[in-house]
Amino acid sequence: MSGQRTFKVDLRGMVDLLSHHLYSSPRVYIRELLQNAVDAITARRASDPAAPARIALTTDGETLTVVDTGVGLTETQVHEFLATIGRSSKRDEIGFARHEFLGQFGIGLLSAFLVADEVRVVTRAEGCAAVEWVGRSDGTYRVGPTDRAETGTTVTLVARRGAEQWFRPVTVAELVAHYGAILPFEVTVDGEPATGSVLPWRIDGWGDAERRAALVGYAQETLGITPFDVVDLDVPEAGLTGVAYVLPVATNPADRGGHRVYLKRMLLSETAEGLLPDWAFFARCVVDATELRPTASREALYADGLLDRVRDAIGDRLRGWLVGLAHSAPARLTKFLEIHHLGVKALALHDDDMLRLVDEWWPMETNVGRMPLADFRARYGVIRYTATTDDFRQLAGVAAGQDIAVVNGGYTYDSELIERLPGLGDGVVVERLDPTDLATRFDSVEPEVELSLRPFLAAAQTAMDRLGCEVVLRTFEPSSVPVLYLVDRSAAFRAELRATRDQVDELWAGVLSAFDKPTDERPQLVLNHRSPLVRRICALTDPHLVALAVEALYGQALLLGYHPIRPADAALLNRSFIGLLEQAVPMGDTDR
Ligand SMILES: Nc1ncnc2c1ncn2[C@@H]1O[C@H](COP(=O)(O)OP(=O)(O)OP(=O)(O)O)[C@@H](O)[C@H]1O
Repeated sequence: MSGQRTFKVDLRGMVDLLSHHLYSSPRVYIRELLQNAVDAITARRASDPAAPARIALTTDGETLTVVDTGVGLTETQVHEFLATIGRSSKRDEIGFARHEFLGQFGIGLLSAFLVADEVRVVTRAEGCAAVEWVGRSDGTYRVGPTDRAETGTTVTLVARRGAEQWFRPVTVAELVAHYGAILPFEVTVDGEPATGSVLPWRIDGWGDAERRAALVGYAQETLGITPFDVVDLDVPEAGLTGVAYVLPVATNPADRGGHRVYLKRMLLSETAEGLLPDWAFFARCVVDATELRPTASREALYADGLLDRVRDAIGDRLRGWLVGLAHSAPARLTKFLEIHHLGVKALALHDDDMLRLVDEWWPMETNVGRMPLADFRARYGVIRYTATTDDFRQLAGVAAGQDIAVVNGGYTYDSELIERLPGLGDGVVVERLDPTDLATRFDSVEPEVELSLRPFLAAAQTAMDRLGCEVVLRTFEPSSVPVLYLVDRSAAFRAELRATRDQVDELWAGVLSAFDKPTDERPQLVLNHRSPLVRRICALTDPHLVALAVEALYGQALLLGYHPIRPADAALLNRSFIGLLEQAVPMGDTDR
């Protein structure tokens, strides 16, 4: 048995599909009804520009009627469009959505079945008889003659049990205002006007200050923010106009706040994605577009080539805004970076443009003052940097004394960004500095001086042995720094390892020991023989005094280098401090 057959559609199945999988909430039924009324008026006005353009919704909490002054439908059209799922009068002969209409899929009316079991449509096309169509959610419908004086359509729904909340007058008024506040036709809910709002960037004849105040006011109302700046948007290809608001507070670049998007003046979404490139996380847009397409649920933008081009165009606009700030208001750009630097830096890890922005504009901490890396390079050539803030603190003063400029790469993302700079291909050279690298820039003391100080050094080493630290004597600038405590990374790692091993059980202790290769890379206490204080200390002969002085220097070096103070260090600091006090304060009569 062969032959042409027609698909049957199980309407219940379709309604279930729509309600649970396409639309996020039954509330969209209002949007779909409103949209059909708007389209019908648009169609009528195309041939009769003077035709009335009114949409009136009324509700008593159980029944909702939507009356429009649109084109209406003939009986043949009722069968073709209302009673055929997926058939729409809003496509051209080839099946493309006609761009003057909001609808295009021929499924919107089905959303009425999310809240009602029966949809009644009374409609009359110009010069034709009125027709009544009653469709039911079980998939049946009937058509018959009826009365209607004017051209237009009336849609009536009675709330299904359990769906009454969507028919409450306040809810209906809210939903109509939400979706339709800026529609170009008069819409009323129970006699009250629901439209009439304007998009502030569309108003002509305002002075700059007045316009900006209106745009800022609009951001406060709709997004709840007072923007850092407002950037006008205009993408003719997509019939898109609007504004991008630069956020006044830091945001997480991964957190897509989304944009407020209108399509042909009907609200699509307050959280639409895809309108901006990832790097432009610092802006939220409000736009209206005539050519961008919605997805079938009409809750998101359809990802097509046009959306890609819009994204590029808005990206270019925001890039231009950033570049413009750099040239005309660098202080504003710095302020912008103060707010959004973490996000900008996070993106700069992957985006060369953002990296250049950071390079040129973000003032980094250095031991010669805060400055952008580009300036630093221009002055000092190589970018020497430390990987951590602790390293930087240890090094900053001493490096400056030796005319080495160092950048603190310890803040979030900074050292990764510095390491990425040579990849930009501008001949940038970077070099990571370790505190121990400095030791190679220290000079040894004269051999005869070293020889004469052997007893002192031996006494000093004895005092430091129990702290696992090696004492060395060098000369370096600046002479105002008497002592440095230098830990290289592997030594620091092993110290941590040992501390952990002492706290865990035997099995883990064994595992950890495998990493602890014995080498003599103990931290160093470097005494600066160029410091007058150290020279005087070197002249001490009493081993007790030597120990006290060296311990005090050790404590000071720990504090200056922001090293962690272990309990043993704290005890030693205490002891040396009291010991030195005792030396400093002469014994009084009471002690005798
Ligand atoms: N108020 C109305 N006045 C005149 N015609 C209407 C009205 N409501 C619906 N129609 C007709 O019924 C058809 C189907 O409507 P439906 O809302 O299901 O789909 P659509 O609006 O064409 O597309 P979409 O699924 O994108 O909303 C429309 O194409 C239109 O021809």
